[in-house]
Formats: sequence, C-alpha cells, structure tokens
Amino acid sequence: MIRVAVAGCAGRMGSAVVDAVTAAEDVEIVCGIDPHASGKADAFPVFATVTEALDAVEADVLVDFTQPAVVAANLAVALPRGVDCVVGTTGLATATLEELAASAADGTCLFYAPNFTTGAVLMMEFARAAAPYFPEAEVIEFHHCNKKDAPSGTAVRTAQMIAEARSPRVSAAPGRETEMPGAEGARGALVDGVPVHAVRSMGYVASQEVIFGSLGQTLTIRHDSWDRTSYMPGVLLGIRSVGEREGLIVGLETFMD
Ligand SMILES: NC(=O)C1=CN([C@@H]2O[C@H](COP(=O)(O)OP(=O)(O)OC[C@H]3O[C@@H](n4cnc5c(N)ncnc54)[C@H](OP(=O)(O)O)[C@@H]3O)[C@@H](O)[C@H]2O)C=CC1
Ligand SMILES: O=C(O)C1=N[C@H](C(=O)O)C[C@H](O)C1
Repeated sequence: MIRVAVAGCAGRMGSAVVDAVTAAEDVEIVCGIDPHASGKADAFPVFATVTEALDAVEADVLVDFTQPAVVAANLAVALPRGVDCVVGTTGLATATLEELAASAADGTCLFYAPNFTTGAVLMMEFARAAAPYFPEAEVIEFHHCNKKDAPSGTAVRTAQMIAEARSPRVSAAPGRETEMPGAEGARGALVDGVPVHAVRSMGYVASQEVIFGSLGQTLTIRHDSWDRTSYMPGVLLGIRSVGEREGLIVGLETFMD
C-alpha cells in the first residue's frame, strides 16, 4: 500500500483525489491537510498544516492541490523528510521548483504536472509538433471563476513548449503597440513571446485552445476538461510512479507510455 497525504483535501481537486485514492486498491489515504477542515470527523485525520500532519502520521507521498501562495511552504516541509511529492498546484516558477527539489532528502522525488489529463498532455505535445511550421501562435485558456492564478499553469507550459520548438523567425502579428488606450492587455500577456489570453467564467472547468497561423491557414488544437475526474488517472499514475524516481520531474508525459 502506498500511504498518501492530501494537502488541500477539502478543495475541489483535493476532494476528488481523496475519492480516487479511496477507490484504488494499492493506495490509501493516511491523512488530509486543510486549514479550515482540520479536526472534522472523517475516515482519516485532517490536520491544519503539513508539519502537524507529518509529525503525526507516516506518509510515502504528499499530494498537493492547494494554492499558489502556500504550495512552496508545504513542499519545503515534506521533501527534506523524504516524502515524495505529487504536485498539481500551479503558479510555481521553475527556479522555485528547482530550489525545492535541491532541498529534498536523497532518493526523494518532486513531481509537478501543470495538467494531469492525458488530453492536455497530448494538446501540448501536438502544439510542440506544430510550432516549427507556423510563424504565429496564441493560447486562449478558459477556466471557472474561482481560479486563483492567471494565466493557467497549462497555458504557461504550452507557451514554453511552443517557444522552445518554434523557429527563431519573429512573429508578424501585431502586439502591445496596437492596444488602444484604456484597453491595455487586449493582445494578451506575453509568455516566452507567445500571447496568452485568460477567460474566467461560471460554466467552465478547464479548457484551452492553441491557435497557429500561417499564410492562408490556421490550425486550432483544443482540449476540454468537463469534470475533475479527468485528472484522476494522471494523479494516480504520479502517486504510483514517484517511489521509483528522484529529483525534479515536470510533466505527466514522463510517466506515460
Ligand atoms: N495540475 C492539474 O492538473 C490541476 C491543477 N489545479 C490546481 O490545483 C490548485 C487547487 O485547485 P482547486 O482544488 O480548484 O482549489 P480549491 O481552492 O478548491 O482548493 C484548495 C484547498 O487548499 C486549501 N488550503 C489552503 N491553504 C492550505 C495549506 N497551507 N495547506 C493545505 N491546504 C490548504 C484551501 O482551503 P481554504 O479554501 O479554506 O483556504 C482549499 O480547501 C490550483 O493551483 C489549481 O490551479 C487544478 C486542477 C487540475
Ligand atoms: O485551476 C484549475 O482548475 C486548473 N488548473 C491547472 C492549470 O492552471 O493549468 C490545470 C487545469 O487547467 C485546471
């Protein structure tokens, strides 16, 4: 049995992780961590902080779906203790992930996936494949209105992958210089040179379009998560895989066949 602690266990993603881990036969929840849910009667103990949790309970893996402002502090407690971390919380800079991984005990893995759905991983891989052939590329991401970070972690990773793969030719699409006074941001935020547009609305879980353009043609790659169960096979794959790995790993594709 892989013993799992879930940080953010009362949240939208954390509660879905609790359900998925509970339903799986080879993994078990040993505790949850959530500041406003701690002490509530449950099938497992819930603590207010990761420190309290790991002082009280033996865990092999910490799964973190919390908030951009708190995730680094949670990982800074777990990694030096040798607890492998499976992280879905977005908003962490690559440099911060590298620093946290360097603080880990020997043999410990920090696994971060900006998106745990197979479909989004493929969308990013298709975008990487298309990037060399299209001079223009823009990302539009659509999320529920409770999301705390913009742009999304998936959009940032997509833009990075496009930037790495595209030819050095400069885009001919107009940028900030065309934005009208009072409408700054109309051309999106530039992430590694790729314009990213963030839509927030009731009705969405998570969707993204990557639009490529060249002479007389566009190519649109779109992915939709309609339900948070879409992330759970990827989260379970991460939990089952980190025990065999060490150091920083970014992206679910590392563990996909
Ligand atoms: N990688 C992926 O595939 C996905 C990533 N995400 C990311 O996961 C994160 C969580 O999203 P979501 O579930 O929607 O957010 P929620 O706000 O629904 O859940 C976050 C939970 O974490 C709790 N929390 C706050 N501080 C701490 C702490 N220090 N320790 C433990 N728990 C804490 C919150 O409590 P309280 O509200 O009381 O403060 C809340 O219950 C976001 O960064 C989101 O972008 C989301 C979906 C998929
Ligand atoms: O907050 C969310 O909901 C999601 N966050 C991740 C991100 O920022 O990319 C993954 C997915 O888009 C859902």
